[in-house]
Amino acid sequence: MLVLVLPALLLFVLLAVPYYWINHSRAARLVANLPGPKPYPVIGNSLEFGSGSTVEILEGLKKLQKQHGYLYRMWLGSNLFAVVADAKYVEHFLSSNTNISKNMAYKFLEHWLGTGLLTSTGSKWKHRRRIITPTFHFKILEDFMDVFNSRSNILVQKLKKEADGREFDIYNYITLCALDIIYETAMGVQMNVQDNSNCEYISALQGLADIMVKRMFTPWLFSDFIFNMTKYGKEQRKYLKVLHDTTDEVIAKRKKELLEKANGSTSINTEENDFGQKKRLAFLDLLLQYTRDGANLTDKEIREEVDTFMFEGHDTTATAISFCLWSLATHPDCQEKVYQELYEIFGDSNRDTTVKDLQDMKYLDAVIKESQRIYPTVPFVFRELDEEVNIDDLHLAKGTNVMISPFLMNYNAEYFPEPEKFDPDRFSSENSQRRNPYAYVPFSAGPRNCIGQRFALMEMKSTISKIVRNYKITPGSKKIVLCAELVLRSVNGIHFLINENIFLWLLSHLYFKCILYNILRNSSCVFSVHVF
Ligand code: HEM
Repeated sequence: MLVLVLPALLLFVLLAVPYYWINHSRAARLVANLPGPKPYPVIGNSLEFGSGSTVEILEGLKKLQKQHGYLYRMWLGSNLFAVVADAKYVEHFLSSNTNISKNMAYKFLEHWLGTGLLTSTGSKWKHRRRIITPTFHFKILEDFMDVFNSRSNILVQKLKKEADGREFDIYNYITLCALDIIYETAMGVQMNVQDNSNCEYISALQGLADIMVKRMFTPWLFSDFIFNMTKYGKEQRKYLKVLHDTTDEVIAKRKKELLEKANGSTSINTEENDFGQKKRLAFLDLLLQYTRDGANLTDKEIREEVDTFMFEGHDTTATAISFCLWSLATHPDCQEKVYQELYEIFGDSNRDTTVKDLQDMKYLDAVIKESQRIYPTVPFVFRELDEEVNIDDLHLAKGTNVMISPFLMNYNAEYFPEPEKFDPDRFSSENSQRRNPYAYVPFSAGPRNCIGQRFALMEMKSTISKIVRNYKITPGSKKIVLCAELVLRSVNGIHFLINENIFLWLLSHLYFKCILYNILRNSSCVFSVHVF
């Protein structure tokens, strides 16, 4: 008898406790007036997301937004989420200096990143942010232009073998280029993965990213105890060792060099390369420098930040560049305008890009912004409330999860009329000025915004402009199917056909020469060229 009663009792408790929590907790009572789907015991609203695949998660969120609007509540198991995609409320959360803690989803990153800038909270985060902010100063980023140039030149060379009219997935090429860039700028060491993608560090990085995504979307792997016993736990430990050992090694080496050079008195700013030029400082060098000047960071804390740059600084930019290229390929008129803008800047020259050139790429800037709207690299940002929130009719208890979703916000017709249409002119300075600044936040906003935003935009413009100067890109036959992993992705990859831009180049050349000739002759230009 006991054999039957005990499991039945256990089952009852398992069902009743979450059910009671969902219906009677303070958090539940406070959100009772918010629209949202009806939750079930234990699973909450998980069924809205089908089998929970990364594609279904995006589709489920979109469907719920259509049914319940831009502010709604949902339960994932017994975890309450307020989904906030209305600029009026988004502003409140992102500008807050008190509700700055990330939610449980970020816990899985801590095995690799520790509690660095992305994952920490409270006074620890404030201290780190204060130390790290100067490393992203515009003057320091300018020094990285030669890395952006040299690495994107290699990318253009690598793409040559695909310029034969056959379809290919560009994502891996762009990822390797982004990795080369972030490795050199973060650690001050060249990895050259574009030439050697089989290196141990890259395999570990990609292996770990796959495991973290798997864990985030598999509830039975949430518990460290269970996870550590699975094959994923074992693999993760192996990958972490490679990643941590590599960063530790570089830190130790740079620290030693710094000590030898500085000899207790000189700053590493005076270090010179083999040609007697002042050597560019990587983020790591700057952190070591600040530590020497009293910032008080241990080697482990420096590792946390360097690893955070590695994590935040490659998948994000690679995704953003790939989707922007896709936007250009599917909108040849925009591609032609970008090309003409670049021709006006570079003319016939094959020279490298300067910071001033980047500033002149105004139309490309608008294209990148519009492509970030349609394909937001980071589709959600999460908070776990440190204190209760009461704004108008919105009441949320401490501990509630808040999901702020650029993925939903960017399709709000109130701020973006005809939201499905790709239209870079939405981001002309005149049109942007009229918009609520919290309606479009691809890099988040407020105190916890993306510290690498300027770096990312410089890298994106440098790389995209190099590709468009060299190739005409057209979309492949495989359609994009969006899914939400650590960043937005396409499950099918991003397929293109590319052709070297020789004809385009020649025709533009002719076109501008013609304009010049006619201006000189004081007559109007007699023909124009449309090559797309
Ligand atoms: C297109 C490229 C990028 C996009 C769209 C992007 C977007 C974001 C977003 C939305 C956040 C807030 C995340 C959250 O609150 O959960 C963030 C934070 C952060 N990003 Fe980026 N990011 C990009 C590139 C970069 C790069 C290149 C770096 C470093 C080199 C970087 C470093 C960081 C760091 C350290 C944080 C945490 C800041 C803090 O909490 O104080 N990001 N990024």
